[in-house]
Amino acid sequence: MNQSEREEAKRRAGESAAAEVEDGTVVGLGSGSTAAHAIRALGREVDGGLDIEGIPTSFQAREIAIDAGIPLTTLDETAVDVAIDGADQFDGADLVKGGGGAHAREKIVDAAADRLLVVADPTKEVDVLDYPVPIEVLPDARTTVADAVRRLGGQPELRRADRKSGPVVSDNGNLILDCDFGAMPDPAGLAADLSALPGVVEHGLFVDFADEVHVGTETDVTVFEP
Ligand SMILES: O=C[C@H](O)[C@H](O)[C@H](O)COP(=O)(O)O
Repeated sequence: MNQSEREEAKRRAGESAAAEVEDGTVVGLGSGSTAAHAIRALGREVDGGLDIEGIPTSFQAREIAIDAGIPLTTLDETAVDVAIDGADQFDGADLVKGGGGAHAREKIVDAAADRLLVVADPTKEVDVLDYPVPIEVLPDARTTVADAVRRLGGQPELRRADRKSGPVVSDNGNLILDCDFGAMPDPAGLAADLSALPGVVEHGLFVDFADEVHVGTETDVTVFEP
């Protein structure tokens, strides 16, 4: 799948999930390039009269939603009916997220939603998850968490910025360790171990999160419930 075919697949996946959003609902707005297609599609529906409110999961999602004309709200004001979000990898209902560093807020919103619709291109689907797990850490905990990740069999790497000297700083002011565990046959066990580490704000393993997965191709979309 080349780059333009992949982009087309993402667009189809995003638009397919957006088409499921019903009038009068509150929608969690995911982050990343695939979720962005869903947000823009929802914006077009709002232009056409769809009455929804969105809860963005990142600075990026908020910017796109404002540009698309979607009215915004917060978790302090209302519950979430459905969230639409991308993934870096999925094996069915389990996801690895956080390639864009947005997984902490994504997990809060996605977990709060009645239903999570995952949108992805086919390159993200695997039998066993093996994508490096992003872990957002409080800055003071980056060394102790990295040591603990090594003890758990992972290789941590501090995420560095492209156009700034030093590390990527998350939307929440924290650092991100990309942790390569190789194949992860027991994502639930690893997720519990990572969540227990002092200083971990959130990790990118979303175990049993997806209610529905929309996988786009260059020509079509497959929708399944894991
Ligand atoms: O932090 C980023 C999010 O978890 C994204 O949803 C994930 O990285 C997938 O992004 P994309 O659709 O751009 O591949």
